[in-house]
Amino acid sequence: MCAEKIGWDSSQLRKYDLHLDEIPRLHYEDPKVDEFMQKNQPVLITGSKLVKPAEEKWTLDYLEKNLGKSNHTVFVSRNHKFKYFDEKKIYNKNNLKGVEFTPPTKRVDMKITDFMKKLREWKRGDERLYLQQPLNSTVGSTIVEDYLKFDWHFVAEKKNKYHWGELTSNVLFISMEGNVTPCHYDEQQNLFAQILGYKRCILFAPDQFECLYPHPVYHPHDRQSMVDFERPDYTKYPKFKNLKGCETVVGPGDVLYIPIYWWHHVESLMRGGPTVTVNFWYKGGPTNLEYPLQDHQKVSIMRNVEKMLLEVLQDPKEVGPLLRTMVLGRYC
Ligand SMILES: CC[C@@H](CC(=O)C(=O)O)C(=O)O
Ligand SMILES: [Zn+2]
Repeated sequence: MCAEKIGWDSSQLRKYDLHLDEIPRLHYEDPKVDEFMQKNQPVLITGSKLVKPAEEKWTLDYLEKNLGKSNHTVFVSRNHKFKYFDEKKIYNKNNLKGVEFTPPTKRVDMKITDFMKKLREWKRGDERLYLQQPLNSTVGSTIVEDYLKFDWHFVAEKKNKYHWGELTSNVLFISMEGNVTPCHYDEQQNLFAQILGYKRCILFAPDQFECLYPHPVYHPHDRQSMVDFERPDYTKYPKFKNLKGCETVVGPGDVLYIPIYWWHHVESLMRGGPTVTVNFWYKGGPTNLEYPLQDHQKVSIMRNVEKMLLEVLQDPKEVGPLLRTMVLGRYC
C-alpha cells in the first residue's frame, strides 16, 4: 500500500503474521465497483459524497457541541482491544449450563462532553474508550440535519441493485488512536464510511471459517474469532496459519463495502489521533438457493444446526460429542 500521499505509514500498523492481499480501491463512478459488490466481494470506494457533510464538519469539537445532551453508548477496555460481546447471551435463562464469562470490556452510558474530556486527558495506562452510538433520536438536531444531507441516493442505488434488506442502523464510532475491534463477522451488509482519521481494515472471506475458529453460537462472543491475532495459539488453532485475507486503510471520504458474513478486524492507526466512522448496516435480503451454495450460506446453515442442537440437547458440552459421533468415520 503506497501511503506517503495519504498521511500514514506502515509503522502505525500493528504487526500480525498474516498473508494479506490489497482490497481494490476504485472510484465510485467506476463500473467495476458493481462487479465486486454483485459478487459479495469487498471493495474500497473512493470519491463518493456519501457522508460529505460529515467529512466537512464532524471534527471532535463539532461533535462535542452538537451530538446532544443524551447519554451515549461507550465501551471501556483495560487494553486496546474491544471484543464485542452479546449481553443477552450472558444472562440467557435458557438454562445453558457452564457458560462462564467475564466481559472483556464494560459498556457505559456517557455524555459526549465527559467522553471528549477523557479522550483529551487520556495517558498511557489509562482505560481506553470507544464510543459506539446508533444515530437515532438521542443526537442533536444539527447532526440530524447533516445526516439527512448524506448521499442517500448512493446507498439506495446499492440497496436496490443488490436486493439488500432494510437499513437497520447507522452507528457512529468515535475511537481513540490504536483501538482494535478484533476479528468477527456480522450478519448484515455494511457500507463503512470513514470520516476522520485512518483505520486499517483486514477482511477474510466466509470460507476462512475453519481458520478463524469462531466462538460457539451460544457464547456471548458469538460471531467473534477465538484466535488472538497478536499471540495466535497454533496448537489450539492449527489452521490459523493457512488463513488468507485482504486489507486496506480507509481515510476520510473512503467507503469500504464489507459484505455480509465477511470477517473483519478493524484498528484505528497507532499515533494517528482519534477516528470517526459511520457505518450503514443493511439486512441481507432474500436468499435465492442456487447450488452449489455460497460459503456465507453454509455459515448460516452451520449456525442454524448449532442453534437447533443446543435447543434439543440443552447442554453445550453434549454438542461436540454428538457431532463427532455423527461425522467421524461416516462423513469424514
Ligand atoms: C464495531 C466496530 C468496528 C466496525 C465494525 O465492526 C462494523 O462496522 O461492522 C470498528 O470500526 O472498530
Ligand atoms: Zn463488524
